Amino acid sequence: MQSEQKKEIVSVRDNIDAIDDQILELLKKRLSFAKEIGKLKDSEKRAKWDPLRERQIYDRLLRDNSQIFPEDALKSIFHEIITTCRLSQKKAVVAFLGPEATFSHLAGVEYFGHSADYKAMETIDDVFAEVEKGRTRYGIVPVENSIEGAVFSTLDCFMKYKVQICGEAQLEISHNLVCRSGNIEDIQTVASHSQPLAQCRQWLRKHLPSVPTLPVFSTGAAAQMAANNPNIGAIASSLAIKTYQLQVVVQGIEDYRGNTTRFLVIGKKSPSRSGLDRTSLLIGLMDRPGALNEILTVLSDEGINLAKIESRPIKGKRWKYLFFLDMLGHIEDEKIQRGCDLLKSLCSYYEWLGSYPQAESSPPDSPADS
Ligand SMILES: O=C(O)C(=O)C[C@]1(C(=O)O)C=C[C@@H](O)C=C1
Repeated sequence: MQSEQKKEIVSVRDNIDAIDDQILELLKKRLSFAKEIGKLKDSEKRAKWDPLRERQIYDRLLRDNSQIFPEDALKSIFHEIITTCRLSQKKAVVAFLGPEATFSHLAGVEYFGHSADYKAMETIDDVFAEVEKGRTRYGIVPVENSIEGAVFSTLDCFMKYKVQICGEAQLEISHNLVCRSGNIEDIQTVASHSQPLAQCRQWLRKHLPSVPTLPVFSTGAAAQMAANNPNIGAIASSLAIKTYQLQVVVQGIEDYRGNTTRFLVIGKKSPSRSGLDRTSLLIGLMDRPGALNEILTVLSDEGINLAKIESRPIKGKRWKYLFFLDMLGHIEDEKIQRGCDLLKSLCSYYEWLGSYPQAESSPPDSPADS
């Protein structure tokens, strides 16, 4: 009986092998077609990245799948295939806040897949400078967290460097307390980036009330410190555990579940319209009563959905601010174009930071112990 079953498994595995061979042959064919399109686009001087076409591919596949193959898996398989095909047309290097295994690195790999090259930078400023100078094609930077709000150093860099936003990615963040031994008793200091320290504030107060915290440049840097010093604990990503050979002390120490960070992909040129896009502006208000109201009225009159507004002080100009505005739609959409033209005439400063495909949204945050 057992050997009958064994035979059956062998024959079903033969079927799987035959399918895998077909998938591989088809992947090779797909790659060569993508390269052919790349050459055609070169001759027409067209951008390689076509977000609208990519979205149409996902929509069609998800529709035809009729929920038989798990949807998230299907999306990530095709994401890896499409990014690999796209990168075969033009290679991309992506700068991120390093060292290796930071959440920015993780977000970069999720966005660009495994075929891109990644370059670790020391600070967010360095990521912007690298892209502005054209030394790397893209950069990925955290811009806001669903619990802690804006990442000010990123917003301030938009005021300093000439780059465009090319995309956004959302990463659900789960924090791990890690150290060399895996024993909480060995931890005399907890190091991490200031944002994760803030996102785990209540947990740290409850479980390690007398242990000081040490803010450092990145979660990767904290993990590196923990790897070098047995008395340092780090709050870091699951990728950092593997990269720096650390032990998990406690998993999931964030104060809120669903804790999500939004990242922006920066480059030199925003992509064309995907049909589901976001447009970001940086504006300064005229010094007159009702200036902000005028802006909001334009958006409301044009039926533009304002997704986010955030102000930042202008360095060296006391009590003067610039505003970051995110709207739903692409600058190629008539409504957005018209709205932007009107805003330009009403603002003391106006800069289009880019239009780019919207990331999929995730479920809302909830307290960790609910
Ligand atoms: O259809 C194209 O324009 C392609 O270049 C091919 C392809 C793909 O792999 O499907 C790759 C890159 C583009 O962003 C869109 C789609």
